[in-house]
Amino acid sequence: MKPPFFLRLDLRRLILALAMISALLTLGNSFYASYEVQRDLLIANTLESHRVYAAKLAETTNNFLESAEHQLAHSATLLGTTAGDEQALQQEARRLHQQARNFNSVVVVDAGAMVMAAEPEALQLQGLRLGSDVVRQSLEAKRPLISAPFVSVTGHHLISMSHPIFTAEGTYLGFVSGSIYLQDHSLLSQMLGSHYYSDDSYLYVIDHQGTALYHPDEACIGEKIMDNSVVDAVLEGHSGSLQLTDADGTEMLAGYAPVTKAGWGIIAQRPRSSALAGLDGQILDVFLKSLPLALLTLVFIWFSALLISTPLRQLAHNARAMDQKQAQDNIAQVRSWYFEAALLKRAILKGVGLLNDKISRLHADSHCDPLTGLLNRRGMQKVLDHFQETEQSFAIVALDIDHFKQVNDTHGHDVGDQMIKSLAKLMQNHARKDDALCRSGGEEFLLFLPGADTRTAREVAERLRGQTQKTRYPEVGHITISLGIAHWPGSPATIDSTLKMADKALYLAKQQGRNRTMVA
Ligand SMILES: Nc1nc2c(ncn2[C@@H]2O[C@H](COP(=O)(O)OP(=O)(O)OP(=O)(O)O)[C@@H](O)[C@H]2O)c(=O)[nH]1
Repeated sequence: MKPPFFLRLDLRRLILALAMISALLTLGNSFYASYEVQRDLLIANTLESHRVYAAKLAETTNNFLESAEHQLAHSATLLGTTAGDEQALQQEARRLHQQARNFNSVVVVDAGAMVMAAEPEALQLQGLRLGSDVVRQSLEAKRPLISAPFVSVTGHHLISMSHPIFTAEGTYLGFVSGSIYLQDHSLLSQMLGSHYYSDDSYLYVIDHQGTALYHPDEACIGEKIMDNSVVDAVLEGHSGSLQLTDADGTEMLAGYAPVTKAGWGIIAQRPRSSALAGLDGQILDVFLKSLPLALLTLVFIWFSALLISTPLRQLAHNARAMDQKQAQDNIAQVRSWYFEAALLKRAILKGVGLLNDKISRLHADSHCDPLTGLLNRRGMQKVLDHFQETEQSFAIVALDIDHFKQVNDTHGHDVGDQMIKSLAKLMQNHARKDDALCRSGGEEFLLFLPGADTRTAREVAERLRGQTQKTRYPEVGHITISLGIAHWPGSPATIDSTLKMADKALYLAKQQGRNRTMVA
């Protein structure tokens, strides 16, 4: 079964398919490479910006803690000089609380864990003896401390910073401490919470044990963050950036930096999927922008394929019909504009030329008598058909060598052949251009004289007869011929009958003594 038209493989489709596949592969590859480069760039940019942001915030937090510590140290020095003066203690606590609003509350605790002064007073802590771990640690340490996060009696997540109070003589009196809320209402939480990204980026802060001090999800504050490579890295004191999968299985791009003052770590991060969200749109944009040129390229490829394949297709098409008359002209008209097509065209033209020569020769051979080169019976029939079709009138002269048998018998068949050839030559010399000469049998000939009447035919016949009689043939000497004449159209009407009439006239000439011309 023949394949459907659109599936047939021809040169144009092959070139088209090849070029289209190459073009599409190149285009696809460009898109893929561009996607990869853009993605890597986005990831690298996100990682770097988050690293810078974490480092900046770690520095700011350090400065904040340092400043808070200085304030506490200054207060502790003042409080060391006012031991026992409850009013002075309360005043200093108020001043410290209101000075820079770094602390949500301030307490002054004596060496026995008794609250000597507290601000705001509404907390009503004055006179209470505190027993929490944080208080115990501060009393035992007798040095500046930043606590781990804890939940206060008022239910707030907070950290506290404390500084020991000594007299001028170096007697330990207790400590002054400021608390900082982690969830809200504190300078620290404001500082950490108001970050500049408007996308899905967020940050969280962990203490030296990996417990969240600050987190946008408040439920996480105070919780330990486990199985997290960024937390491990920042707690080792490193800063930098990395890609990680968090405990929820979300891929993250994170920047991190340690807060050296407190042993904390700040981590700024963004989900990878959110960072790459715009990428598909960008690639689509690239695709749409490159579409017009791509379409133009495809049209150009299609046109080129057509241009390249057309000469070959035309040559192949015409070569299939080489035996047809106009094939040579058609092939000659093919515009073979490139080398191989031109070469092929020349070769085909040469082939067609040779074929035509051969056909002409075969054609001529099949219509000619090999001995004399005159028409044979088949050639004669063609001439007569033509006369019939064109209604061309003509005269027939039938001619036969007299006593030819004797020539053969006396001098041999070859001499007889030579004589036949010589007579044919003589006939050709006497014939006009349009006359048709035919060897109709052994030593019998027919002359067709188009447009000639009986009288003219008779003159021609007589001239031939006279010339033959005059001619001396080698070995044989002189010979004579007898001739019969008929005319078409005449009576009878058909050409066949007219031929018979000419034969009959020839027969009469033989009967009446030969070497003569008889008209039917
Ligand atoms: N050499 C030669 N002889 C041929 C050829 N074709 C026919 N012949 C001979 O021509 C002779 C014709 O003889 P006939 O038809 O009997 O007549 P004729 O001897 O010519 O006598 P008339 O025609 O009656 O004058 C025969 O002997 C044939 O063998 C040929 O091609 N070559």
